[in-house]
Amino acid sequence: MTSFISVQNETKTYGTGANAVTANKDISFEIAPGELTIILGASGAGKSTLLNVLGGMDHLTSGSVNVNGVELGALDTKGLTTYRRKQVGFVFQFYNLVQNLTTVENVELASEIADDAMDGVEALTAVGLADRIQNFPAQLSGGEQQRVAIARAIAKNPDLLLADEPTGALDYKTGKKILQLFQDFTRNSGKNVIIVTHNSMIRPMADHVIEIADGQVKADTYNDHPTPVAELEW
Ligand SMILES: Nc1ncnc2c1ncn2[C@@H]1O[C@H](COP(=O)(O)OP(=O)(O)OP(=O)(O)O)[C@@H](O)[C@H]1O
Repeated sequence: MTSFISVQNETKTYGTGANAVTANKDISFEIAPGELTIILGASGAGKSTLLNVLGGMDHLTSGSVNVNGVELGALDTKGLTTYRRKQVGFVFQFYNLVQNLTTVENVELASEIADDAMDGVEALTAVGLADRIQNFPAQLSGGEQQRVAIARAIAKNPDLLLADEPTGALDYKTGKKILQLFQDFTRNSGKNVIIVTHNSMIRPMADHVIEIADGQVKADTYNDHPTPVAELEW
């Protein structure tokens, strides 16, 4: 099968000369269409760097990163912005919502710039927040704010959903519900989700687990029978 993402010898170096830090060194892997992928690694391993490169938030230094036929290394800053807007949804650890906009306005802010966007209310309904569309982020719990962030990401109807430690600021039960949303999204849409985490306990939920250590791929494995999040305990 053709890969959805193909990464070949991707290297990312920040800074130059004596201050240079190589956060990703010669990283290679393939991701199939419709996969739920977990990128696992300790703090400082280079996970966020890799996610930022995959999401077009940062330029790679060398190698090749191809996402759905788009060669990211060939794009200039403007090209990366277009790629990011049209193809990628992002969910971050600390939600990154606009505080003076309501939840539905936060979602519509993202969907306005996408071609094939979902309605804001529909996206919020999909994450269980139909009754909170007129609330402001500060009026919601952390888990609810993360749901808004997920609604914002899926409303763009992205080919690729990227999540960087999405449960890092949440308690166990709330975190589990958030992970359930990601698993449901991949299963229902057939689209790709990549979750970056240091929590190895959630690895059974993924189709594919890529372990990063010291900027390099340490292991690349598949779960033949991924565990439904509801059955997962950690
Ligand atoms: N903008 C930057 N400039 C210089 N060095 C950076 C920059 N961003 C990251 N680094 C360095 O690159 C390395 C990898 O960082 P990265 O954030 O990718 O790791 P991580 O695995 O996501 O860690 P964490 O889980 O703590 O966020 C670290 O040594 C970090 O200090």
